[in-house]
Amino acid sequence: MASHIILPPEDADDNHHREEDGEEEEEREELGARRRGACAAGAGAQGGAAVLGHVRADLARLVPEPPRPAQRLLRQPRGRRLRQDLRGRLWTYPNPLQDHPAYSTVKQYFVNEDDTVPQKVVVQKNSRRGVHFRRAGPRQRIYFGPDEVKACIVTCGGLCPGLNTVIRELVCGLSHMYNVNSIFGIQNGYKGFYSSNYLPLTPKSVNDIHKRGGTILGTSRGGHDTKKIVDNIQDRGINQVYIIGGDGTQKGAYEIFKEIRKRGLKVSVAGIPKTIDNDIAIIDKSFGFDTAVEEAQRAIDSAHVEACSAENGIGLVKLTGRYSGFIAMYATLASRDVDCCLIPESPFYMDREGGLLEYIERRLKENKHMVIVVAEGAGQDLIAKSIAKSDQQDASGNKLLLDIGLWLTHKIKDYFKTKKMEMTIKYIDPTYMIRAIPSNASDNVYCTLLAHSAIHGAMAGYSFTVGMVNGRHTYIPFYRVTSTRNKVKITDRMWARLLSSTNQPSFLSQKDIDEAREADRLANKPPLPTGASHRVASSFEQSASSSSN
Ligand SMILES: Nc1ncnc2c1ncn2[C@@H]1O[C@H](COP(=O)(O)OP(=O)(O)OP(=O)(O)O)[C@@H](O)[C@H]1O
Ligand SMILES: O=P(O)(O)OC[C@H]1O[C@](O)(CO)[C@@H](O)[C@@H]1O
Ligand SMILES: [Mg+2]
Repeated sequence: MASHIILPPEDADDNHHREEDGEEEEEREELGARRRGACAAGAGAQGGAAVLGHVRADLARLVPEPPRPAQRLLRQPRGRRLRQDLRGRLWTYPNPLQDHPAYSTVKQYFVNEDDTVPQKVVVQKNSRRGVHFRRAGPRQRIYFGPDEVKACIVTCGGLCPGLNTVIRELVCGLSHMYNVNSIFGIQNGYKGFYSSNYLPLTPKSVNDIHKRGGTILGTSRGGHDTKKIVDNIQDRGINQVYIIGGDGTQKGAYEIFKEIRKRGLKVSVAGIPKTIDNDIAIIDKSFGFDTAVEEAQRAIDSAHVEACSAENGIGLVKLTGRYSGFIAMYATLASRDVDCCLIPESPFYMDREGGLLEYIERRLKENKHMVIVVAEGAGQDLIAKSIAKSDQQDASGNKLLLDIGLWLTHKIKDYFKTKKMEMTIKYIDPTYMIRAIPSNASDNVYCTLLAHSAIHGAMAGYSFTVGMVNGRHTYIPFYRVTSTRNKVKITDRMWARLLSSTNQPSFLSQKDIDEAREADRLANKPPLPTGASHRVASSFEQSASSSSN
């Protein structure tokens, strides 16, 4: 069975158990075949079991139905036929990279089908093997013949440095590595699947787009209509869909994948996570984050200059991060000019003894100036208490936040007015300046590797979100990146480093600390496909850890 692994919510408990049995049977078959000298990579690339010896990696492969031995021809939606062998397995193609002059010198260029990357690298002596992800990279045998690929690329959500680099490298990689010539851009996000013309893309047309910020395809929020999107994919004969976007976009990609699987289409869906906020779960970091931190420092530098040039000057910088304060934390750590960093994960208070206002007053008396960095999602509870709550949302359903920077500015001014103490505050919001720039050198290279990994996985017939886990590129099941969010752990050493570098109070009560520890404990539990029933849940947990020890 091709989908080895994590069942989508609609799968019933019984199915799950049957699938488990099937996998074990197929595992035995597979191992037998290998012992008989069959090509391991070839066997793995035929949509057969994804049981990896003792590790069962969870990732969805294309072929949706269990192969039927008697059936020799499989009809594709557009009438094309895929040949199957007598055991019902799909034929695959040799990877053209083996004849590519640029790659022929690389020793062990192809990734072994059995290679996996552990989610956790620091483990205790007797701990279980834990979750592993399939290692990304070119397979010796691929699922699509280059001339049958019709690929499309879409960008969704907010801007992020590196979008154009990923688009460029997808087009050039598909063309130069796999000789794919049929590549299209979907314009203005998900809704472009059904409301705009598809834009033909060639290596020539994307040649220098990486030097520009934004996305040449356009982007949008909202407009995700799974049925209409998949109808269009089917009608236009698209068989590889590359989806670049943040957490919402990856949820949309998962919906598309599930609909594609329901319809039994031979289409690979590859999600490439983007967000300057670095809030996507599992992966080490998202592309554009490095560039964003670098650019954020320019704003901090300006705030510092302004603060130093005034009597009791305060420079206040608001950085993005609805739920996760990574940019604020890293820009603060990198800068060393910041006296206080406020993030959504760490609650703070204003007025009481030991609160933010008292700390600001103390710092101004000591240093005559001060720099504060605040992430946009910080202190939302405090604003909601003092002004009328707004329940407005953007087109994707994301809550529109109240401006913490502006609110703090007024609060700080009012406080010093009552204290009759002279001060100046300058508030800088560089959000769109940061998002709109092209990616820096390190992000450019990272974007290239992500794009190439995505191509190799799609060519091999997988559907996944691509991402770096513990320094290695991997294919991750969609639901794993969409079911949780990457957040700064205030119980980790990194946040302690920040507190010791700024010398700010933690503002935390014992209750806050206990809650943070409990949140960490829960975050360490493996996530489940959305909607999975409890019984499925526990059997999944068993299968996920069946690779243990
Ligand atoms: N749960 C969901 N199911 C299907 N589609 C979704 C879901 N959430 C969001 N989307 C779609 O994904 C696209 C992008 O979502 P969103 O605006 O939340 O940005 P994002 O991808 O999270 O990026 P960022 O927040 O970093 O800017 C939108 O077109 C939206 O309709
Ligand atoms: O104004 P827009 O495009 O909705 O984007 C704002 C949001 O985009 C993000 O930068 C993520 O892309 C958030 O941090 C921010 O709240
Ligand atoms: Mg988002």
